[in-house]
Amino acid sequence: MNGDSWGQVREELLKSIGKNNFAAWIEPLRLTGLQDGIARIETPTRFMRDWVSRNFSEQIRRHFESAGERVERVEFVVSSAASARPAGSGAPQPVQAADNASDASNRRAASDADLPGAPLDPRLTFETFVVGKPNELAHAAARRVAEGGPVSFNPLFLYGGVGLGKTHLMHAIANEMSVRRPEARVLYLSAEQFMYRFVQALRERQIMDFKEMFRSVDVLMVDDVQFIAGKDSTQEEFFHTFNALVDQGKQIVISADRAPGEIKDLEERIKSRLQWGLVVDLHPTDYELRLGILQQKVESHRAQYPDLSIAPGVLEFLAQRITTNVRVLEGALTRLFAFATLVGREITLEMAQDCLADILRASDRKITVEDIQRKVAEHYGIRLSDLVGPKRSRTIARPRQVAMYLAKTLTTRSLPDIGRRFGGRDHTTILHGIRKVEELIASDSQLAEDVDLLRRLLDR
Ligand SMILES: Nc1ncnc2c1ncn2[C@@H]1O[C@H](COP(=O)(O)OP(=O)(O)OP(=O)(O)O)[C@@H](O)[C@H]1O
Repeated sequence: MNGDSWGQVREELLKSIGKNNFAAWIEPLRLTGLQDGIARIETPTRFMRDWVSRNFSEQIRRHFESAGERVERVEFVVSSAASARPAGSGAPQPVQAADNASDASNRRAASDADLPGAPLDPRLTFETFVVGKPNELAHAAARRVAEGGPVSFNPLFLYGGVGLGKTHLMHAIANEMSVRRPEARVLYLSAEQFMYRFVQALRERQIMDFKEMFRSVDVLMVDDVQFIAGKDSTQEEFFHTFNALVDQGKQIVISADRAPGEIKDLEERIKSRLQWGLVVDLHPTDYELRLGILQQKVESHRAQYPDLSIAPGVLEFLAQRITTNVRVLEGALTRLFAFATLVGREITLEMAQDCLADILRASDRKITVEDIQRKVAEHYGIRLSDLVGPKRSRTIARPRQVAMYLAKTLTTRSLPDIGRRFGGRDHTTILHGIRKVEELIASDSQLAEDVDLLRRLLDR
């Protein structure tokens, strides 16, 4: 089996379908065999198998061929580790790939034609950026820079973990500027592209043109600057470009995955230059921000999926459970939209759990049923022994149902398993309790608030 060709196939797919679709569909796949003209690929769920084989099979085959492998057929099998439950019901209908691929190259926004920057994605604007506590400072600083005026933070240095919105904010600045100051020469590119241009200029003996071009911009934005660490001549050139622009009072915006001082193999003088201006970080998202992002994404996809209907509690569930990064969250939603078009009816919590089983497993947060019971009992002022005991009075039965609901939505325990932890109740009793709470969340705002509060308390 040739791992390299699979690596190449993945790279090509990443380029052609964009980071988000890649994370949603390709990242979870595993190549398990490449023999006799057949590529065998494992998918984590049945739903994924159906979707990927319908939408990506031919592309995968072609990329294998380009990578020098003879592949006549791509076979998809569900990983044996995956749950045996069928994903949703009803015969899958042929569907179009949900195209919210960030194939930015097709969406080139107005940017100076003679500048060798990366294309801007017009969807990445301030309007589509959801602001919450973890990113409010970065957002405010980015806005200030985009509004222009006296260059007050130079450079603006944005840093944070994977998929927390650095690239989004940079595109937003560039998009906003192209509206406010259409005459300004804004150059956005990744540090990798900077290096590539530089090496090319050296090779073609056009280094003067290179310098001139980079020094002629009004705003320079370099994404993922950590990439130039350890690349000596590129660092050197970057340093000179940086100084020349700052001297001319031109704005610079830089992003990286960590703070300047923490980038290994970056020259000291560059580290210190990068800290001249304003250094702000994007913190990991919190529950509110994740929920806000999900709600915004659902709204913005209404036109594309007019019949989309998502049961109350599903988005809250995703916001609670998928805490890794926004890209994974978006990937989950992309898959859910695709799923909705397949099943053609409201997406319930159970369907979401099936369809996203692999993502949920990967970001499993270790809240236990016992933690939930304790918090719920405390919140309602009842005894833990009563919560799991046989009493049926309303003041106890309702909190018990809330605890059942939270146990189902915050852990990966099965219904029989939850039943055992609630004093040996039958799984149908648990299911009934969950359904009841789902109903009440939609009709009883006090109870909805209680559930929300409990979620947050347990999220800590
Ligand atoms: N606050 C937010 N509001 C709306 N969308 C967001 C927000 N934060 C991130 N996203 C979305 O999440 C995805 C990942 O964000 P982005 O590409 O900006 O991450 P990044 O920090 O640059 O990560 P990386 O270092 O992996 O490139 C994008 O599709 C982006 O639009």
